[in-house]
Amino acid sequence: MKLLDILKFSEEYLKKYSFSKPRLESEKVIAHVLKLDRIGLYAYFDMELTEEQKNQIRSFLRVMARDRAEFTQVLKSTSETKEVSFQEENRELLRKSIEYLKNNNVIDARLDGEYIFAHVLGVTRATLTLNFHRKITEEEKEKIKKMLISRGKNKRPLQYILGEWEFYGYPFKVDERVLIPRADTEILVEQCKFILNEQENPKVLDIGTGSGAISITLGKEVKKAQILGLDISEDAITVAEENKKLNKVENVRFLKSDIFSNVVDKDYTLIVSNPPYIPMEEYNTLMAEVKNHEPLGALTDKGDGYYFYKTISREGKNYLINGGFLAFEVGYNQAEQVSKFMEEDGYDIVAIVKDYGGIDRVVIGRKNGEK
Ligand SMILES: C[S@@+](CC[C@H](N)C(=O)[O-])C[C@H]1O[C@@H](n2cnc3c(N)ncnc32)[C@H](O)[C@@H]1O
Repeated sequence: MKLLDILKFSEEYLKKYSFSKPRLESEKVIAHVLKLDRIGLYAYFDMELTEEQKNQIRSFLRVMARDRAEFTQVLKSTSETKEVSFQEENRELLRKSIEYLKNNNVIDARLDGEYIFAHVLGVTRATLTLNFHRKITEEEKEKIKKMLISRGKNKRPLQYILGEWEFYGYPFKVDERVLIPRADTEILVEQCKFILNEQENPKVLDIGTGSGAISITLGKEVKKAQILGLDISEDAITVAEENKKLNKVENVRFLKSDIFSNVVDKDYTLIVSNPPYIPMEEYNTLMAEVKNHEPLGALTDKGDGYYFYKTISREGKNYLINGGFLAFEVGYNQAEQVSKFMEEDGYDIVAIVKDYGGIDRVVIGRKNGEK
């Protein structure tokens, strides 16, 4: 059956049901099914239609006749019905995915599941379910599945799976080459900001910069500061440079250096560091997510956890101006010992700041210039 025959048939059919514009309505139906422009339909009058196309046209006509409704109304209500069924299908898919993560002992299964869906669908987590009105394509389902397995079975941290994570409201690319920036470290940054805002042209040295989280955030937040972030890991420097570009920050540079080995200037206003501080014996007890995926050299000093504090405190004096500051993030039980080392080295302890869990997390000393 050719298109013209179908058109005639359809017109007659709608006439029988007293449609006022049967020809126009028929053209709309056919143009929609064949994905053609209605005005140009005549150019396809000789076209043979497939069985499926004919069936689709018939079913539209039947519904229009049954409901005495014009084509556009019918189309609207069928797509609304579809939206409802996509909503249900997608919610069910999300529910099963969360269940899968739970069964694989993922602690924040719901959060992680939602982040994975949002990432693949290209929306924010907050608006995820608002975007469930459309079909999730097979390709997207495949991506979601791979990410779920990576999270559930391989215990890869969510942040590495997504490839990007927020720190202090800024985006940071992260993967296995660098430590995932933690919320606790935002407290360290906050304290450094207070100090730097009071200084005229502050110079900052960030030791063990990793993804560049501390350096870049301070660079964004304190425009008058000049910041040098260093790391012993070439890979970390590469990631930090990428993050510098991502955040379009000008007042930050990065340098490969083993603590102070390549640092030239001796007039820093502030030295800040979140060094590897987990003692080796504790390292072995860490969760699989951390131990098997985050860089060992970013987590532990392979000793008692104090190597970097002692070294940076002792040598740091030579790189600070008189009255300059040394700010450390410390492990849950290290604040007292770190303060002691710093006092012995000639710093006055000016603040010990707690994290959101009430644990002493940041120690800040000021070089007193007498030792
Ligand atoms: C705990 S991570 C901190 C990363 C980042 N600053 C943050 O807070 O998210 C410690 C960093 O110190 C670096 N590091 C380890 N040993 C170092 C050394 N001898 N000299 C300089 N950096 C070092 C590691 O590569 C790692 O990037």
